Amino acid sequence: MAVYTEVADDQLDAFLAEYDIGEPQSCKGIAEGVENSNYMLATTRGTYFLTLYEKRVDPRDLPFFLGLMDHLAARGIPCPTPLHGRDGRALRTLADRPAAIITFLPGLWPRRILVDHCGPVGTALARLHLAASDFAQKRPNALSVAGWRPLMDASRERAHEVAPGLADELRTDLAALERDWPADLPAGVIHADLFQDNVLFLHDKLSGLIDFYFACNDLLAYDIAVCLNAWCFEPDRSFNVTKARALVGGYQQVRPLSAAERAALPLLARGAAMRFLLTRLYDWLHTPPGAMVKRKDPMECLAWLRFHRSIASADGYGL
Ligand SMILES: Nc1ncnc2c1ncn2[C@@H]1O[C@H](COP(=O)(O)OP(=O)(O)O)[C@@H](O)[C@H]1O
Ligand SMILES: N[C@@H](CCOP(=O)(O)O)C(=O)O
Repeated sequence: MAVYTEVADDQLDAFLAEYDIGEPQSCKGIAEGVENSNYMLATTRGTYFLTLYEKRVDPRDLPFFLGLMDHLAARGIPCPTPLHGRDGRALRTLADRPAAIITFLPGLWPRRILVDHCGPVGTALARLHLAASDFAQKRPNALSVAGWRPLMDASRERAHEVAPGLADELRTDLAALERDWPADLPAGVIHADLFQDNVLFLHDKLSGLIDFYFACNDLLAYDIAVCLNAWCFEPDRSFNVTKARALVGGYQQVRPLSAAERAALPLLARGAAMRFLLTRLYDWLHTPPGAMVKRKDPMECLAWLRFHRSIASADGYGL
């Protein structure tokens, strides 16, 4: 359940008075998501998506996220567009939280990933990378390799509660990732969290990319590595090379990878598995009992990590 902040009717009326989108008809909390409070807002003019940004989002990052959505949507990427009030601002305050209204995109995220989803995801990711290449704002990736050790330190003492010996196992991976992480691959704005619940499909066609709240500047191929983890493992945790081929093939139709990016994929994929393992591990150990959030399983990422550890080159992914 992701409605942390309730909005009173008079607060909503005052907020909407700043926009030109008609009168509110309903405002329903959306149960999915973990970070922010989200509402489906229906007005006399249409349906919109209202987000109140909660404590894990740094308000200083919001101009980057909202500006990026504006930038990408203007270049034809199927992502939400922030609505600007009469004063031109997209970001304002509601119920003491930073808040914004964005367009409501049609479609549903796929509950079961099929090979046919993977090609369009790769293509959309490459288009996003190209469309963002002239986005002027910058946001370093706080969850890249330099951020992993502090995250590990915050969970190390209790990591055994999730799996015996977990901290010891991760020590070797972390050292290898810190030692070998590439610095000179093509970089730019990446989505950084393009999991299946952040891609909408309508009638089998990709209709939306959402949730830009981890977007940042980092290696472009790292975004592919995130997707290899998010889209190419089966529920039994085996790697599906057909999905990987479709995903990377879809990407390369728009932006071919350099030899160096291809060679770096196993390490980048291992790093991406580490990144999601560490945030899930932290949440697993630190989410208070009774919190209205569904925690994600860190052990799933450990399976991904172990697999990538065994891969010597992109050939190992069937590429
Ligand atoms: N612009 C949008 N249009 C339609 N549905 C959306 C939009 N943004 C998010 N959603 C829906 O709301 C859910 C939660 O949004 P998300 O941004 O992932 O939340 P959080 O950042 O809190 O994790 C998504 O899984 C999706 O179903
Ligand atoms: N994709 C992350 C969790 C981030 O949640 P989101 O709802 O903001 O996409 C993971 O799988 O750990």
